[in-house]
Amino acid sequence: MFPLPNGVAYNSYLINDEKTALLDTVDAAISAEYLENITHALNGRQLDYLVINHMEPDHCANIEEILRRYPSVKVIGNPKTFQFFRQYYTMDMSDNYIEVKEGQEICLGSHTLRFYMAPMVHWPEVMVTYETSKGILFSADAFGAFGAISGNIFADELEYDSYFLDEARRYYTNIVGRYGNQVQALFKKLSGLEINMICGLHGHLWRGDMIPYIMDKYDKWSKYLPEKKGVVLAYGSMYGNTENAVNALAVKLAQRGIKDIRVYDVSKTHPSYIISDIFKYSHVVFAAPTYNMNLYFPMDSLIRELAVLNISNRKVSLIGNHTWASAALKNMTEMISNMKNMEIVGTPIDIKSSLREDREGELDNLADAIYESMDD
Ligand SMILES: Cc1cc2nc3c(=O)[nH]c(=O)nc-3n(C[C@H](O)[C@H](O)[C@H](O)COP(=O)(O)O)c2cc1C
Repeated sequence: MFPLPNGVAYNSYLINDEKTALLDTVDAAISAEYLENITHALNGRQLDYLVINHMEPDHCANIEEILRRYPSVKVIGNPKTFQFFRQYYTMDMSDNYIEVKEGQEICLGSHTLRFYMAPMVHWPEVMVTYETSKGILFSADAFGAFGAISGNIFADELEYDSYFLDEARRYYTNIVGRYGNQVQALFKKLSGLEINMICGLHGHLWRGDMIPYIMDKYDKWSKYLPEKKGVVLAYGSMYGNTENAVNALAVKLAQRGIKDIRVYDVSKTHPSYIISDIFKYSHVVFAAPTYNMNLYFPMDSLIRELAVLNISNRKVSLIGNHTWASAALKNMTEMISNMKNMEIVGTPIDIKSSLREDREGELDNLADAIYESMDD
């Protein structure tokens, strides 16, 4: 689904108390190592509980094998968890189920697990588990990130901001992005809890100062508010004329003193990266040609996906291109106007094949309008 140049981590947690509890499992790609790790960590003990916070296959591929190895294990989930289990897998584990409700607790000895439902963060069956003695939140896919873990497991042990944050944002915006309201609802539900550590199912673990750090990012992302001022210019181009106009505009923006300008060719860069940067920055320019009386399809697809992810509150400028009958600009304008609180900045430009010198003033005007709107 997504390019993973830095890999991805699948996290699963074992609590070794009077009772033993495993929280979620991992993807089929790493079953062998995972099962070896479980055997090692249990050191001959039985597994008493398996908590399924999230029934997505990348966390559930080993449930059946865990049941074969530990047939008396009690599997904790909610009615939807077990419904999805039956949809994906064939083993009958009805004798192992413990169905939990909101706020229900299970005591392991010195640790107690409390369950909170987190529907649509980002699947319907999702719940999170709060360990009450230490204040640890097992947050399912919330607070996850792309990027494998290289030794350090805590986000405070590395340069998170400069290296990992982009991949955390790309993960959130593309996977959870649509469900900002549900993320906010979960935050509200958990607001009274003392949370000392957050353990998600992908990427680094959060503790100390890194908890307010990532909560602040999540708050912005889930409210669809930009983190920074800056302009993403996303273009499609077959012969390079739209590309030329976008490059000229990028230089004009830089000449006006705008910082953080990001130019993307929608046919070359995977949309997940462009989407992530559009969530990050305040402004976006979409530029694309007309293609068989439609919007050039890679751009059409990008804007549709952004709409599905509920992107809102951005300042948008538009450039179309056509040779005999224009459709791209009209389609982009319609799509953007159907999104929430998207302000069109400057006068859209519809290039006729290539931007002639006598129309350069329009590009200057657009650059001025974008520059002026940066202060709003
Ligand atoms: C397959 C194809 C379909 C096209 N369809 C249209 C069209 O329906 N209407 C139009 O005005 N131009 C159409 N064009 C022309 C492009 O929109 C035009 O060449 C534009 O200037 C390309 O911009 P670019 O140089 O950035 O690729 C089409 C071009 C191609 C290759």
